[in-house]
Amino acid sequence: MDSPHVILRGVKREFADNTGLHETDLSINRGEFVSILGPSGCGKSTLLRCIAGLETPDAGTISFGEMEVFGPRTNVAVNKRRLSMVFQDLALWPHMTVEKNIEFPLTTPGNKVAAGQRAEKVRACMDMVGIASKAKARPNQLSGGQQQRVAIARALVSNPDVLLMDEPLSALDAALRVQIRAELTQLAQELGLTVIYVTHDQAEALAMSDRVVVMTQGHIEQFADPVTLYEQPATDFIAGFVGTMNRHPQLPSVRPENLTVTTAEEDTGASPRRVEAQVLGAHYIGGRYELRCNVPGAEEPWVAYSPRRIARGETVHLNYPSSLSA
Ligand SMILES: Nc1ncnc2c1ncn2[C@@H]1O[C@H](COP(=O)(O)OP(=O)(O)OP(=O)(O)O)[C@@H](O)[C@H]1O
Repeated sequence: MDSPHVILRGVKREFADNTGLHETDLSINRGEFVSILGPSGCGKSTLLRCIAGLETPDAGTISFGEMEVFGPRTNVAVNKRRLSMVFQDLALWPHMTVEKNIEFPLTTPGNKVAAGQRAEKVRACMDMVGIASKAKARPNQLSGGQQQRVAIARALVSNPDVLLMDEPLSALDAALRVQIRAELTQLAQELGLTVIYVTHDQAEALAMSDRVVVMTQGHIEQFADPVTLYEQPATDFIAGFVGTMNRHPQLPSVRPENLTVTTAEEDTGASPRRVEAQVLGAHYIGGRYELRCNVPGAEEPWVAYSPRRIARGETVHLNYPSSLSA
């Protein structure tokens, strides 16, 4: 059964010019992987920092399960909230070896563990993220992906209930990002961690999360699982931000993957709803071509996919699926 773990009621942290986080309610379940997605400046980090205790809200309450960590008379210190954080800037200590970096949180107030028990915990975390062979290396002797693993191990060593991550993979190349993404979701699941993960990358949010919070201009626009978000976006903003949506003032909006492209010779004229378009360009994206097409009356070029390359300037028909043709 779902058990609420991180609960925000009426939390706000507003800055000048109406920026920051407006009054927000949010309830994240224990063991859930939740991404916070939105464009730059929409308040993602402010929300995360309020949960962490790095930012003091102007109003509202924040609870972790039964424990209120912020309220009118409460403000539990960061190191007493049983959470860990990983930021884009990994902030590894350059003068310490990998194992010393990972051990460090166990020497700080709030997490202090007796010296004799630390080595075992450090070893377990290094094994968990596959970095044990680099125990004696310093951060500057590691690749970006290895440094990332150290930062994750360091966040896990104190056995947190909640893991907060702010764009942790954005410095990595695309292939490594995909790999670490998969490792991270698996690890979180195995450990039963509640993860709150800030990103502006919609593909990352959809791929990793049980649910996604989509924010814009300091408030939550929709909080839903990835399939609902993609297939039933609550607003036009979400439809455009999560995936691509082709729009036209006189036609229903349609996702590129729902359109079938036909050329003049293939056209049977049978499709009940179709638009004529001129191909502006075709890019091979692996297995198919992405076409950008000029549709008369549309403000932006439409995107559609075709198994074959279609020359720039050619006229095609973009056919709606029958579900949208009525
Ligand atoms: N300490 C602060 N003082 C004043 N304004 C702030 C402060 N912190 C954040 N803001 C403003 O609040 C808004 C939200 O900032 P925030 O960092 O939460 O956005 P974000 O969605 O995480 O953006 P990005 O993706 O660019 O990191 C921005 O307009 C920012 O300028």
